[in-house]
Amino acid sequence: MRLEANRIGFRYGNDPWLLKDVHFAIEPGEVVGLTGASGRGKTTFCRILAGFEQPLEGEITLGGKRIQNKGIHPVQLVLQHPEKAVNPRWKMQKVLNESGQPDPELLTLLGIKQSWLSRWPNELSGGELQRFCVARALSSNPRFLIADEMTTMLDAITQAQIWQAVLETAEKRNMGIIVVSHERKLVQRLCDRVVEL
Ligand SMILES: Nc1ncnc2c1ncn2[C@@H]1O[C@H](COP(=O)(O)OP(=O)(O)OP(=O)(O)O)[C@@H](O)[C@H]1O
Repeated sequence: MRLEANRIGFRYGNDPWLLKDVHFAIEPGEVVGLTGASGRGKTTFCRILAGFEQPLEGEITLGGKRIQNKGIHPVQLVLQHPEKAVNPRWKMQKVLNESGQPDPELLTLLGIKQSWLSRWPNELSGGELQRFCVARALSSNPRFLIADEMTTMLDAITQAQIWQAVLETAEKRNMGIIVVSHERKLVQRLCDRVVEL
């Protein structure tokens, strides 16, 4: 089912329009890069696609139907800073279970060690924590995953491992991926096509 943004308009409060008449579409299984200068509104647009923000104009549709904002969203967003995305008062096992029972194969693919499950978020490195955020996002079996600077803060090895796991999972499930990154080489390597916002 195609994910589509039709004539999206958005602004914060009385600020000038940040997004106006934005059209975007992605098919299942596609990997699409989303670029644009800093402050252009990429993260805001991703938040709209994932249902965290309502557009002031236009609509987001999945398979031609407006996405219902209840239950687990079919578009999952993973951001740059995993420490902001987990509840610091929950141990990792609980963080993981937030979106359903994770597949043990997926945890292995992401290099998540069993011993990490009984730790608190502040007892893990940024890279370890980000693996959990990716696992949590993928555990809900989304149709589309948005990676907004998902591996920007991580070392090359962790970055490669996470991307390999995500791409392998996407291929198996025919899941689409939107890649937001300032790293031109990464975008070129991963994406079927690139869209400028
Ligand atoms: N909650 C908010 N309230 C008001 N303004 C905001 C809010 N969030 C973002 N903005 C503003 O909206 C604009 C777009 O921000 P956004 O993070 O969407 O851009 P971006 O393209 O992702 O930028 P970058 O590449 O630097 O991450 C910026 O000028 C930002 O200051």
